Amino acid sequence: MNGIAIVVGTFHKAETERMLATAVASIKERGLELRAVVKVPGSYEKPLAVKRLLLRDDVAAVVVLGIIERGETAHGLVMGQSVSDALIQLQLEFMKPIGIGIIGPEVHPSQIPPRLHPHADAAVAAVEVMLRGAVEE
Ligand SMILES: Nc1c(NC[C@H](O)[C@H](O)[C@H](O)CO)[nH]c(=O)[nH]c1=O
Ligand SMILES: CC(=O)[C@@H](O)COP(=O)(O)O
Repeated sequence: MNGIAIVVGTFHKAETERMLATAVASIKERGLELRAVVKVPGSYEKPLAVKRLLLRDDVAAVVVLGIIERGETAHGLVMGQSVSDALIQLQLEFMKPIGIGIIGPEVHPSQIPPRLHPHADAAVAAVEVMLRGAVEE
């Protein structure tokens, strides 16, 4: 089974749409099947959206995309840590891979453009490897 779902934040919409385009293309190039694209307001909404998808029998893995900017407070750091922790726990709970393509936290605007394509593609590449079982070579 190789059905992939994508969860993408619409915070930084223009940039995350570019990440989404990269991930969709990468899924197709790898011969995986795109089952769903779910758009959420921001990173704090991603764990619940991911869990809903992991409950589906036709979804083998989820790719999560987004950006956590550098603010004036530690808000972004808390968000990055808590969302990452929740996503890791969901992988272990469901035994299904989650490719985490979240840029940041603490990312400066100038650091975003060069990371859009690599982070989105790496998240898809990771779930492809993990779906194969990450076997030793
Ligand atoms: N500031 C960022 C957010 N903020 C939005 C929150 O994730 C959330 O939608 C809000 O608190 C309502 O629950 N989201 C990001 O993904 N990136 C940010 O930099
Ligand atoms: C994620 C952030 O850092 C940002 O949106 C919040 O900004 P601030 O820390 O200035 O409240």
